[in-house]
Amino acid sequence: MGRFSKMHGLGNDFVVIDARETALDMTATRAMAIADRHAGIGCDQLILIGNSDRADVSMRIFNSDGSEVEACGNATRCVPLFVGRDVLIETKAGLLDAKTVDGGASVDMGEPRLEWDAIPLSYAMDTLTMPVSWEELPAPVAVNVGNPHVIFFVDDLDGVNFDRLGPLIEHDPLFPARVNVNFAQIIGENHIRLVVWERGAGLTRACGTGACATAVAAVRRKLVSGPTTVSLPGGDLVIDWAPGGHIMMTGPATHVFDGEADWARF
Ligand SMILES: N[C@H](CCC[C@H](N)C(=O)O)C(=O)O
Repeated sequence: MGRFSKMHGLGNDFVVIDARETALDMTATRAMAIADRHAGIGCDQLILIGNSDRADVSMRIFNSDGSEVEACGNATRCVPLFVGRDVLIETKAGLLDAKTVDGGASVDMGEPRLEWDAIPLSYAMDTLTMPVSWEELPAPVAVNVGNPHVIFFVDDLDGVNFDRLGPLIEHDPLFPARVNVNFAQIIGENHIRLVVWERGAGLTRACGTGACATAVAAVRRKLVSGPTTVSLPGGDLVIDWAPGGHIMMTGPATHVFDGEADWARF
């Protein structure tokens, strides 16, 4: 039997497993089975906390479709709560510094990458105003914050068909590693409303890296300046980034319950 914690960041939910003591052979198939909300435990992402010789802990991230990915902002905020202290975390996207704040955490998410081949895109283009469109959506922005994001700024989020456009764009060959699809509306000074169709997980209640990428895109487009509140369906994050600097993400982290499971059954 193995222990796990059920946690979430603004409703983006996780099964978190402490793999520092028990070596667990995680495969895409096993991750999908654990994440399954009907035949498994159920989560948007499966998180493995392991040992690291470069940081306090390592973190591996698996989407509910089984794909292993580089970054997950909401899960990163849960790590200090899970470990019980501020931590330096080694991820596929680099070393992330996560510090506990009241009710959650503040994380240095590093510098965004803005060049077409760092997103990545299949061919060279301007990433600030991409010369591409999907149906009625306006020209987007592309940003990599450890994982790939495309951001559409629209006048009315309520008029967007996320379930149709999300997967269409996620799987477009322009994005060789697929992409997280962000639909954003400026709703006030330094205030963005955001809905995210996540790569490998679909619509989620919140996406931390999506909020980071969208705030970076909004600063680059001069739509906001300074610390920005990003309101997702599950709640608010505050993202602070200026060109040439690191992205600081601050927001809630929640521990729901602990459980036990026989991992051999998955
Ligand atoms: N779906 C993302 C990983 C989870 C990101 C999201 N849950 C967050 O809080 O950043 C990807 O495939 O890159």
